Amino acid sequence: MEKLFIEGGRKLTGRIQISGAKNSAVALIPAAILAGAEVVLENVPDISDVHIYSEILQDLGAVVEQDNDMIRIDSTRMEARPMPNGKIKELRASYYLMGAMLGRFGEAIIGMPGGCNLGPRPIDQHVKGFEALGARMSHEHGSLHIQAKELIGSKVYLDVVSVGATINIMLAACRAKGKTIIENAAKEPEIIDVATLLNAMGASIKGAGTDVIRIEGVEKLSGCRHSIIPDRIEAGTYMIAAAATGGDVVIDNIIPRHMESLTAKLREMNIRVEEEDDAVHVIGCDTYEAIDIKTLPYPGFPTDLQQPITSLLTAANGTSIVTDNIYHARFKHAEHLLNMGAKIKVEGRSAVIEGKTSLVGGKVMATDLRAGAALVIAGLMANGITEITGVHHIDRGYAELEEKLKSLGAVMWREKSIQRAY
Ligand SMILES: CC(=O)N[C@H]1[C@@H](OP(=O)(O)OP(=O)(O)OC[C@H]2O[C@@H](n3ccc(=O)[nH]c3=O)[C@H](O)[C@@H]2O)O[C@H](CO)[C@@H](O)[C@@H]1O
Ligand SMILES: C=C(OP(=O)(O)O)C(=O)O
Repeated sequence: MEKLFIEGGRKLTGRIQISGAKNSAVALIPAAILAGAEVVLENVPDISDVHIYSEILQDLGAVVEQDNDMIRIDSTRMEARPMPNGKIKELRASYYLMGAMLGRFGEAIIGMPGGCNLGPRPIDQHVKGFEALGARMSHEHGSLHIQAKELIGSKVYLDVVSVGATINIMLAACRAKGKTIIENAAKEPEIIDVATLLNAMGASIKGAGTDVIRIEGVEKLSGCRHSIIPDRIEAGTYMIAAAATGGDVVIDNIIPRHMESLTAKLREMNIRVEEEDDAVHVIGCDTYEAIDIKTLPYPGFPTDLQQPITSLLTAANGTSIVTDNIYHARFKHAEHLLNMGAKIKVEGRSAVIEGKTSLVGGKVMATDLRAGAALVIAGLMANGITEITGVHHIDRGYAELEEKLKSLGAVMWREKSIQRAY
């Protein structure tokens, strides 16, 4: 078990580079197998979700080679083997193998996906999409068996705006016969990234990034090279951390337009955010206004930044309300922030945060990925030393976290603790 220690109270200053997007990478890696040839992905983040996904593809017979931030996936010899629980359960995004295997082999036998425990994470809209394309679903020994004699393009209306379902249907539909139209599709930048890769592989996808996506199925896809978009959630986390410490940080290698909802909220709090071509410059101060936040599908405020910004709001003057409309129970970080001196009340799908409180270091646990990010930010703000367990959650989504924060002046370190067996 590893622990992260942070000695708080340092202003972050300097410049950091953002890595490729986790939530793109974990969709692009399975998308690559549709080629049945070599696909090279660049700007791949060094995170555990990527490592586990690479192992899953290797277990299925693909050759996966990683070289710094580049990954080569040759799926020529891959087979339609069952994918039992185990590694599949370690990731939420393993569910993209449903669409990808269905598109490549017409069949997927797969355990149930895992990922952060944010409350229920249903996949009914994915299933609805596969069935509309002609697939049949059955449950066998704890696995889902999805099978299609032939995938036929169809119209799919999503009852809820879902990133996962939009991508999964896109993956299967690009090998279906005829045209598929996804209505009420999600519009996240990661969806455009997946469509860009698939189109480079020879697919015909139009409208990604809007709420109607049109996919003309093709007989064959082939290899290509693709660079992953920057991680807007990692970037947002560092923007918040910079402000939370009253720091002055340039966050490089990003697409500032992807950050607009966060930038607007930080400015509303009285934080200076200057946009450059592919960077943002965040200049904090010591007086912040309280604000209200409601998470929404893109371009709304991302659910993934709701937890990190809660830590910052403990330093604002007045009471802020954060409402999560995507994952109503995504508030496990709150009780750990309480242990550090925050005043937060969780009411239904909202957290009411009373500022302006001074945080103090304590022993806390990252219960999920972005809860971990919230605690890291709190640790950077706090007086004294914060000890964070559950670090493996943080490692799912933040490449070189300590290196990046230490380069900005943070004092932090990681320790391995030996588990005794009695
Ligand atoms: C729209 C949205 O903000 N999506 C976020 C969501 O994506 P993720 O892909 O996890 O979730 P979806 O976008 O698929 O789901 C959005 C909402 O729809 C519901 N749903 C989803 C699929 C389904 O079949 N049935 C169903 O009811 C979910 O429970 C959730 O309330 O979490 C990711 C990780 O935190 C974020 O990066 C995504 O930006
Ligand atoms: C919750 C997240 O990841 P996952 O959906 O992969 O669990 C996240 O990226 O914030």
